[in-house]
Amino acid sequence: MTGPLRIIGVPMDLGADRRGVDMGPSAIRYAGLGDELTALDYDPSDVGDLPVTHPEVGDPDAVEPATGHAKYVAEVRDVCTRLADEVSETLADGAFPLVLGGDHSIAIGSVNGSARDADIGVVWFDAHADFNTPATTPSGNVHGMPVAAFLGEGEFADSDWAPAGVDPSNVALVGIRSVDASERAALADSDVTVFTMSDIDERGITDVTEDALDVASDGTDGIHVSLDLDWLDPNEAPGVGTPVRGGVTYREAHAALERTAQRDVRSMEVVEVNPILDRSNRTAELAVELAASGLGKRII
Ligand SMILES: NC(=[NH2+])NCCC[C@H](N)C(=O)O
Ligand SMILES: [Mn+2]
Ligand SMILES: [Mn+2]
Repeated sequence: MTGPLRIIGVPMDLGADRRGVDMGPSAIRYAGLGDELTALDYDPSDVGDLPVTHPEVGDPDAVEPATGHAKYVAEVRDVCTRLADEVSETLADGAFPLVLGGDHSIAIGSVNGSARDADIGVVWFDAHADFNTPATTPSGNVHGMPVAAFLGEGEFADSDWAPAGVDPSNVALVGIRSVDASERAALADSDVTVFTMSDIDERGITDVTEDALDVASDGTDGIHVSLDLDWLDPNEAPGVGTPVRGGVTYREAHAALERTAQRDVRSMEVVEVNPILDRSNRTAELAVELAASGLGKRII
């Protein structure tokens, strides 16, 4: 890769229960993202943060708390529509879009933008499947729904949230260890490929990652990489709102992203860094390191 790269911040926390993840983009920037990318021979420019409404600021009636069982879904939709435009313009300008979250609901925007003029695959590094819909969600939080949304599952079927350029058979979830009963059933009915933590235990991170990358590459024009920091073990990444024990290690995460960088990666996002829950910005620093590995950084 290398070349022009655009950093797009999305200070979104309306999709998550734990406020504070809106500060993720700042924390990742302070952790030295720009310098790291420059050292890798990218030419990064930072477009700043997309505006996101907060219930505490201005007119509370301007923010719709919930539609049915999905909290703040109207606001999430608005932000994701603007993010999709930003990502697709970045690609059209010949630059690489690197999106900083924010909670994982923003992936609906990144994927829609990346898939606007191309067929893409998606590799989803996460503890969670994020495959709920407004009807099945146990929490009402839209960050538990983005994969279902961009694949047009359930109530998302009639929405414009599912771009034609993403086929479920090109979507691979990696490192999954927290799946709701409703998600388990829906995944079994779908063509999404799931690699759980058990697969990583048995086969090792390199083989599993290669398989996931094959799934996402097969017949597509490129891969969107979505990295939820709760993919890692909470000992390594404490600054996340929905930690789950038994995640990948520091070295497994780097190994996976180093493999990823050898493929045709078209767009990337790092999400769910919550500085309020973090310890001295450690999770944001990890996000920078892993983004660098995913963008081609090597030990030697
Ligand atoms: N992106 C995330 N951290 N998602 C967590 C989702 C947790 C749970 N499955 C839910 O739907 O509420
Ligand atoms: Mn997630
Ligand atoms: Mn997660």
